[in-house]
Order: sequence, then C-alpha cells, then structure tokens
Amino acid sequence: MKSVFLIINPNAGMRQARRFLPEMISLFNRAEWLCSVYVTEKRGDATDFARLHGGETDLVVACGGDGTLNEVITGLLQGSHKTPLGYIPCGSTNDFANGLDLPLEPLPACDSIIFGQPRLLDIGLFGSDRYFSYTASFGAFTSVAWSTPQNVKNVIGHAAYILEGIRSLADIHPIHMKINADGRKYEDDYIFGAVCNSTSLGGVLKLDDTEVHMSDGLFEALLIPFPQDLLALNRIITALRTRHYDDPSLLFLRASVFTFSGTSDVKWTLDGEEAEGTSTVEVRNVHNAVTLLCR
Ligand SMILES: Nc1ncnc2c1ncn2[C@@H]1O[C@H](COP(=O)(O)OP(=O)(O)OP(=O)(O)O)[C@@H](O)[C@H]1O
Repeated sequence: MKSVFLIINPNAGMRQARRFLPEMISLFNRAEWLCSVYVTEKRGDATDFARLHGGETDLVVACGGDGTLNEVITGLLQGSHKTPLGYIPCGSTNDFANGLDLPLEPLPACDSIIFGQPRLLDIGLFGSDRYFSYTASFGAFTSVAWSTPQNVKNVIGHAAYILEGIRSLADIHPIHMKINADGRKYEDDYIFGAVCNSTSLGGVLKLDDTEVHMSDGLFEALLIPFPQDLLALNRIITALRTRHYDDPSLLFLRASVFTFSGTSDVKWTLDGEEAEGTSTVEVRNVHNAVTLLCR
C-alpha cells in the first residue's frame, strides 16, 4: 500500500474534518492508501509536521481551511520535500479550493485526490521563509474591519467595500512605497496592494480565468494609489467594482519577483493570515513549487 499523511485541523470551519474522518480514511484505504493522521492543536503545528516528516510518505494531505493549507505548503517547502500534496477543504471560506475548482465537500475532495492527476502550482515566497498559495496583501485603512482580516480572503472585494465606507480621506493613511516588478520601477503613495495567484478572490470580484494562470511563473499585483480627492476615490471604487484593473486610477502589474520598499510597520496578510512586514519585502513566484493531486 502507498502511504498518506493526513494533516488535520479539527477546528477549521464547521469542524467537518472531525465528522468525516472515518469515512475519509476508509476512502483512502479502499484505494490502497494507508493513512497516518496528524491532528493539529495550534497554529504552527501543521508547518512543523510537514517540514519534519513531509518527506517520509508518498502523499501529504492538508485537511482544514486556507490557513491549514498554507501551513502545510510552508512546511513542505521549508523542508524541501517534493512529496505530492492533496487538499481537503474544511474551512470557512476555502478560497483556494474555489479558485482551482476543487470539490468543496470532504468526501468528493478525497475522491478528487485519489483519482486525481498531478498538477504543478506556483507558490509565493514572502521574505525568506513565509509562503502563500494565493494572495499576499496590505491595506492602509484605519478601519477595524481591515485589521482583523483572518476570515476575509476576498482581499480586493474587501478593499472596495472599505473604501466605499470612507467619508473623508483623513481616514486613510497612505503608505509611501517603491515597487520593483521584474525590474520595472514604480513609486507612489498607496492605500492597498495585493499580489495574487488566484482566479477567486471571493465572490464579488474575480480575476478572469483567461488572465490568471496558477503555474505560469507570474503573479498578478493590484495596487491602489492614494486618491487625491473624493472624485478620484469614486473612480477607484468604480474601477474595482467593474473589474477594470487596467483603469488609470489603479496599477495592475504582472511579474515573477516584486520588491516593496517602504516602512517596516506595514501589516501584510498572507492567505488571510497576518505577517510582519519589513522595510523591504520581496515577494517571489516559486515556479511549479508544489505538485497538487486533483481531478
Ligand atoms: N487545533 C487547532 N485549534 C485552533 N486553531 C488551530 C488548530 N490547528 C491549527 N489552527 C490554526 O487555526 C487557523 C485557522 O485555520 P484554517 O484557516 O485552517 O481554518 P478556517 O479559518 O476555519 O478556514 P479558512 O481559512 O478557509 O477560512 C490557522 O492559522 C491554523 O494554524
């Protein structure tokens, strides 16, 4: 039998992983996979386990939300393990699974892994050792809503939503940044930025499937410059809402390596989880870093 490590976050989403665990194991067993189960207890456990043991099996399966998947991918890459990855989405938003059209229910997701084909995916390297599978973003909003974005994976839609609530430009503190995108240089005051590798950044705003390829070695980045007046702000909101990312009020870039230089107090989120920024942050596309088994 082939061996699979199931890394399970029992508290993700509606706790489906607990309810479906025996049936999930049974599906793998029937397909001649022997399961070892690792149950996480806290943040960081999935990364540690994948880093230390990800090379000792034929397949590693992450079972949880986007945060758990992010942790498993981080562990595999930190440990330089080439072991194929499977994903059983059990989170509350499951943006990654939506973006790849993976089944959203645990048992069909198992089938998709068992009968799936290897699919190479680009992964984002943030700084020297943090990874993200679909988005790294920052926002300069003073709003409380932005400072607790753990369950908000729709970063661009969320930015538009917050901007709509802004009545005065005094509510926004622009972040002065220099951006280098594969050698192209930009410098401005920005209020939001997101580097993405996904077609699904939530239900409201989506990048076209034709524009985003998850294994093309490139990321898409959307930057919102600081609006000089409320008219400019409205133009930005309209461009976001209508998905006209090439509108002159926005900056839309595509590159494999981005460098963001600014102040170190910029708060970033990676796949919805907080990450500390430094005065210069490099965001790099690690081409074909992960082999995902899926149908
Ligand atoms: N046993 C546990 N109890 C509580 N939190 C855990 C546990 N194991 C891991 N975590 C942490 O919980 C955080 C959230 O988990 P995860 O993202 O998988 O679920 P979610 O937030 O419900 O789903 P989604 O991210 O799709 O909305 C992650 O940062 C993860 O590291």
